[in-house]
Amino acid sequence: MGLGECLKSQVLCQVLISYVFLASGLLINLLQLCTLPVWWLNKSLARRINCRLGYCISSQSVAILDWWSGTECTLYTDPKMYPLYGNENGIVVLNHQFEIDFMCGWSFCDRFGVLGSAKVLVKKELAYVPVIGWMWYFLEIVFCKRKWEEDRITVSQSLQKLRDYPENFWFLLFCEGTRFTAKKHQISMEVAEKKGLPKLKHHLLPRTKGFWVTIQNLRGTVAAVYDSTLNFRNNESPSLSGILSGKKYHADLYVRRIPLESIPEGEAECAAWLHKLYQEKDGFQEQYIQTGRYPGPIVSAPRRLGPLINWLCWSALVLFPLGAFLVSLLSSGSTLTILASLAFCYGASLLFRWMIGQTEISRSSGYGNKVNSSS
Ligand SMILES: CC/C=C\C/C=C\C/C=C\C/C=C\C/C=C\C/C=C\CCC(=O)SCCNC(=O)CCNC(=O)[C@H](O)C(C)(C)COP(=O)(O)OP(=O)(O)OC[C@H]1O[C@@H](n2cnc3c(N)ncnc32)[C@H](O)[C@@H]1OP(=O)(O)O
Ligand SMILES: CCCCCCCCCCCCCCCCCC(=O)OC[C@@H](O)COP(=O)(O)O
Repeated sequence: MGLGECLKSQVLCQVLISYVFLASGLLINLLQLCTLPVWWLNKSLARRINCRLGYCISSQSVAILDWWSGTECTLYTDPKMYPLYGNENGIVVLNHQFEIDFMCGWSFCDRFGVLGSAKVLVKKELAYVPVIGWMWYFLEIVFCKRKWEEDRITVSQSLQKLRDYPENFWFLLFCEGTRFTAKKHQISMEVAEKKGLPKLKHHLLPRTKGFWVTIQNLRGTVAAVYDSTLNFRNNESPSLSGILSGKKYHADLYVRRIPLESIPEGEAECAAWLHKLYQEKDGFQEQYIQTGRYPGPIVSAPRRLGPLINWLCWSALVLFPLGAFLVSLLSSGSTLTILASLAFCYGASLLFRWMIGQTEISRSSGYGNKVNSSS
């Protein structure tokens, strides 16, 4: 192990990274709250400001992935489509089986200049996660309860609001609705069998309603669906804890651009189209496992310096007061203040640990564990 790797694996480094993320994130959440009056005066300006503030948070996770852990993200796609990425609105359909897939997604958003405005259909539970969940509220992220009777109205309403969004955005949909586990796979293949659909080897059966409602509401606003398949080399199962301790992974993403006009309008036809798409995705996944490659050529989409600079600036901003506080704490010699500070640090580390837990598949929800869909 080299000096760099040894340093990155030290607990102190991870404590400092967590501190920077939490302290700067909460400060940015507060700034987002301050933009509320701007919404009434100039909605477009408020949205643009929130895109920048959101970037300040999500790009920290990109910095950790791209620059701290040095994880490489390779893009396979049609080079003729490349100039369109980031210059139009897109719906991204992604497989959902890795703990850090959201970080890789954000990294690609950054590479194409749409990180601040990135959107996702996300489970409501994540709205309560400090920093990221609270940031999402101001970015007009679409939340769902994974209960169609309730979601059909709220999801449509939230999607309608995106129709006049002032910046290009990508809207991410994990149509499988939950992360892949062997048990969820087995149950969903029983559902596939009952529906007379071909079995999938590497995906859960997609939930079609969210996709249909998204297409229906964003038609005319979004130009294309970006069918995306993510995998990691050497059969690795990457984790956020691994990234934080500086472990390098290699992600491969295959993207096909499908014009929105080619997707059928009716609900049943749209659902059938999505099932067919997942059968194709299963084929790409199988090819990747067999050959270590996807069908398309590799195009260069290098990591950018922006996230690193942003991260260093926020680190300087919040580490300096921490240093000053520690010096004054030690020189005060007050046992009570020292104990109170230690208790506060312990609480903050528990909070960060809980946040990391949200990304762990072993703590995944029970959604999809039985045929009738309840979280
Ligand atoms: C160039 C580069 C390109 C790309 C770069 C890549 C990415 C970058 C892009 C953007 C990044 C942005 C942000 C990333 C940041 C963070 C994201 C982090 C993670 C959060 C993600 C989540 O929270 S995932 C969970 C929430 N999302 C979803 O659930 C979406 C999918 N779900 C749906 O669409 C659902 O339909 C629903 C949620 C709208 C409603 O849920 P409900 O459960 O009520 O679903 P259904 O009504 O569909 O379910 C009933 C039907 O399903 C059948 N059924 C029953 N049991 C099962 C089963 N076990 N498996 C499968 N199917 C089942 C049942 O028979 C019903 O069938 P019908 O025929 O009646 O439909
Ligand atoms: C500078 C330091 C940066 C470190 C980055 C730290 C981020 C730590 C906090 C992460 C908080 C959670 C944010 C989003 C997590 C996305 C998790 C996810 O993928 O959700 C799963 C759902 O899709 C489906 O849920 P399940 O039904 O599988 O259950």
